[in-house]
Amino acid sequence: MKFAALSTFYLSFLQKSWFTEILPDVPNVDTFDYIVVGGGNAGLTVANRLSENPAVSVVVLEAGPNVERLPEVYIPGLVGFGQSFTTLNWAYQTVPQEHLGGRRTTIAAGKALGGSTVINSMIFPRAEKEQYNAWGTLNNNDTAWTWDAILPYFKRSETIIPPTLSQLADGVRYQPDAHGAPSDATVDHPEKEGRVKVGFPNFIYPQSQMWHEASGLRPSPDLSNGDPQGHVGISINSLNARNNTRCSSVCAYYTPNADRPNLAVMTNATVTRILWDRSQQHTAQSPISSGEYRPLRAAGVELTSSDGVVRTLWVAKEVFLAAGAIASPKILELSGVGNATILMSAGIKPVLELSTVGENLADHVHGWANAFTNASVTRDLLRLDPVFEKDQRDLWYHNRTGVLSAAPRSLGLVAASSLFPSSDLRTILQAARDDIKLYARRFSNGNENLAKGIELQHSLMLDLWVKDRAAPVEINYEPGYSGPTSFEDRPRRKYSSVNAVLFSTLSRGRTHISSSDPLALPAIDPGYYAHPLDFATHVRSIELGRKMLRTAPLDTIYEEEYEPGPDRSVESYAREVAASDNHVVGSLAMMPQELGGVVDTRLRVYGIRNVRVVDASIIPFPISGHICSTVYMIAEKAADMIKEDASHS
Ligand SMILES: Cc1cc2nc3c(=O)[nH]c(=O)nc-3n(C[C@H](O)[C@H](O)[C@H](O)COP(=O)(O)OP(=O)(O)OC[C@H]3O[C@@H](n4cnc5c(N)ncnc54)[C@H](O)[C@@H]3O)c2cc1C
Repeated sequence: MKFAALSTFYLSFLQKSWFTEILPDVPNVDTFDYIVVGGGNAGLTVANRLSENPAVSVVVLEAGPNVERLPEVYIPGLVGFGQSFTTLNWAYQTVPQEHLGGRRTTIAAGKALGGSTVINSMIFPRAEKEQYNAWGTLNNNDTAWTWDAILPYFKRSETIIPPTLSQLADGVRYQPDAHGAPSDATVDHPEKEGRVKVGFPNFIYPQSQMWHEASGLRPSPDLSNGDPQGHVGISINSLNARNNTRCSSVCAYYTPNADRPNLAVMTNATVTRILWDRSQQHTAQSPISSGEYRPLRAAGVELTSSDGVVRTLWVAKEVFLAAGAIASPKILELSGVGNATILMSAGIKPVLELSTVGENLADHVHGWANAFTNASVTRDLLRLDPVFEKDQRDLWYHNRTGVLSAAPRSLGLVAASSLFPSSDLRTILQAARDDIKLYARRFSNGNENLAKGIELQHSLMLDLWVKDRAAPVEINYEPGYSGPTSFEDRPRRKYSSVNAVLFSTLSRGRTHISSSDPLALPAIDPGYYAHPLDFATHVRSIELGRKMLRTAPLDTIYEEEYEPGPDRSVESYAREVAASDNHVVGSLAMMPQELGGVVDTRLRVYGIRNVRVVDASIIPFPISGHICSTVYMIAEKAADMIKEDASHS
């Protein structure tokens, strides 16, 4: 019955909403200079920057619909409500996970124009600068991929709306020099240039402040400054603080420039494969090796619309894969690029042998500790109390304040030295070093080059562990229930929760097609907890979160632990509940080919002349941060490289 109130709430919004597609269908044109596959975080960014040049034509092909006008998309406090985790979610299923007791888990990813940026939690910090520097080290010390080289692209992708005096009084901190240009309210349309509006929520729960103290971490001057480890703070959000609405990649990079005549966006258009220049085709018996001269050339793409109509679009210059870290490798495999054995067993004719497509996949891992609380306001009340829900809705509409004005997270980045006693840490790290080859081989699926690549990744990460710069874990506080139990199955009470997110995963897995049906989901094996350091670290972080809930001053609102629960070992609980943090990376890694990479440092797929990958797939290993801002940075940098290369050709 209590749900009914929320449904009424949605309906009242939805009646004002508009569901019909407003985006122009592609006109009677079937050749474009650039084709962007996937209109998400990366895809709309690249499309915007390339279409700044009126002389080139750009089309974005997006499998999902345009949903910018759904309240659960634009109202910050409705993160996770409504259709976010149903129709707007690919909800990829993993294969049974050996180290999670054979459980399958779900990996969420946005299925809509804007991709994951329309359903994500809008947390927008950056990782440790040393980790970005390691991307360069991994790529023959390429100085184009270091913190200093990428910082201008982080800045270019955002317009900050600086905190107000009342936000500062509530504990918000920011360093102006870490950010892009501040939004200038005196300019008519500053958003015209295409940037993510970033800012802070209008409502900070009092218990978040208490948690900052309980965490024992230092207040962060700014969680985007490349030095978040050991700090705690209220995260900057991908949020237009002027009107307190989510700023997805649609808001940032499409809507402001939707009137460009050279930019077309097709929604409900699923790309099924890349079509190759016929003169370059090879036989199934002898797919060319990517090391050979005469690279493949993409001629266009095939797509299916939601009513089943198949259509072909041709490309004059380049195709960009921006379908996310699971769908981008899938499209390459459906197009005959990948491990020939895997392709043939799925019924796909190999065209180019590039055997690490879909390998090296990694994810952040989510876990929880939560307790019943006597705090007067928690997010749970939106579902438990219809009067509260109505009051909050009115508040949001009247002055953009209240619980609905905030996606409620504040973050703390925990150092390894705070998780383990120093002697234990030395032993654990020594064991990881001793076994470095063993695990690199195990995770490489028999590919010798990739084994070398994973070994180097692990070595770089373990160096950071030894220097105590790995930022292996994020602990973030949620003023409400966060955990593995559904609303229907848990006590109807108020909660205080700590999310424990394993950032520094050494485990690697893979995603591959198992059928030639382009609409079938791939077989995804993230290999959660396959490396013992991952498991040990995650267990310690859940224990730490659990302890924080009982630490002063948070102890004053603590009533009783709900999960893991007093009679449950954290080890077994972790295996029972650990879940994806929906930050999949690495499946088309930017690494040298002799280390098992799929794209070079200009993001070109090895052995293909005109296909680049511009999304989260290229991130070579998991970083100590939520990845959305990093994906914008990659796409901004990719657009610059594409323009530069075009000017030379
Ligand atoms: C629930 C959730 C919460 C998250 N919270 C945060 C957060 O708070 N902060 C943060 O930094 N990160 C967060 N993330 C992660 C982050 O949003 C994503 O990792 C990132 O946006 C991925 O960007 P991308 O461009 O690689 O892919 P996406 O943004 O997912 O874009 C891929 C697009 O391609 C489309 N597509 C897929 N297949 C096809 C096809 N065959 N043809 C055409 N189109 C196709 C998809 O529909 C999608 O629109 C979250 C993710 C999720 C799912």
